[in-house]
Amino acid sequence: MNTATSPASPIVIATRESRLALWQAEHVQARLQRLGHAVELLGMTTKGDQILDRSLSKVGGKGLFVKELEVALEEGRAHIAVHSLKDVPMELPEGFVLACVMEREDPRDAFVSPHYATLADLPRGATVGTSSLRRQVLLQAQRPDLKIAPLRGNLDTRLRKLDEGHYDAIVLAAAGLKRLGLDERIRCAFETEDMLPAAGQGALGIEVRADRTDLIAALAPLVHQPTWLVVAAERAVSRSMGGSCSMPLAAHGVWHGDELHLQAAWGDLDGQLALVQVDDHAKVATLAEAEALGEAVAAQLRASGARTATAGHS
Ligand SMILES: NCc1[nH]cc(CCC(=O)O)c1CC(=O)O
Repeated sequence: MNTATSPASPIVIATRESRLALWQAEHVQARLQRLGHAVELLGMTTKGDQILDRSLSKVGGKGLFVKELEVALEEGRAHIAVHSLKDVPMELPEGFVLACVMEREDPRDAFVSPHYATLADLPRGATVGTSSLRRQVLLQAQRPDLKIAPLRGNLDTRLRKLDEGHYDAIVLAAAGLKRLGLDERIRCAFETEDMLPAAGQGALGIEVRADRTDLIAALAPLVHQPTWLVVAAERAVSRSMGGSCSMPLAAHGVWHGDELHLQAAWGDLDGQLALVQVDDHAKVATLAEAEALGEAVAAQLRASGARTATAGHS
């Protein structure tokens, strides 16, 4: 017996309380309200929000941002969780599904600096802030002279640390900055060939309990199928590589007509920098075809020397 979509019993969105998470939850709230649903937000702090002093890759990874939200869904205190897809583990826990992938915002990385307009303008040995191993390896491939320094915290915190002078530049997802109206902080967006984005970057996903078919139906109008197919392919690369954020891995797809072109990059930061880049394309119309393309690209990465998470890093 489901009453979640009746006005008496609103759809409750579980959300982290960072400005970006709230923007994203409110965005979904507004879309659902326009469809006639009553929608409320339930804010909560996750482990990932609490741990700000260590690199995420050292404290257990992306799942840290979503677990508390899943507990709220499990207990019925909330009904849906809105996620930056980039932060969602490749395998959802038993009993949860991705009900919806929405239209993608700009998937690129952004170069943010008070003094320099582009990466090329940075003086030799300049300090760039990022805690993403993917960004680190792609930055060092272009500019081995740069010093990469850890940078954690929500978007406002990261921008503040830049403004306080701890870094010459930082690299952030363009999507987050644009959503918060911080476009003017973007000095330039990296070409995807130079800084291949992370799987799912810029896309929002909505998670529900698998048994809530009523909610899955309610969310169907928010689905953007071309985005869903692209991110399914990108996420299949990560899954096939044993994807965790302790691995410097990029995967990015674009449509050329009904063909999906998928690029992936894998880097090794142990010892000498190694960077492997591959691409493939296929006609894709279903999630299964998208995932098959992702798996083919992952196989090419491995054939070119990339190591999977289990076989590789100590
Ligand atoms: N890792 C945190 C995170 N998760 C999603 C975004 C940006 C928005 C998005 O990719 O949808 C960010 C910030 C960043 O990487 O700069």
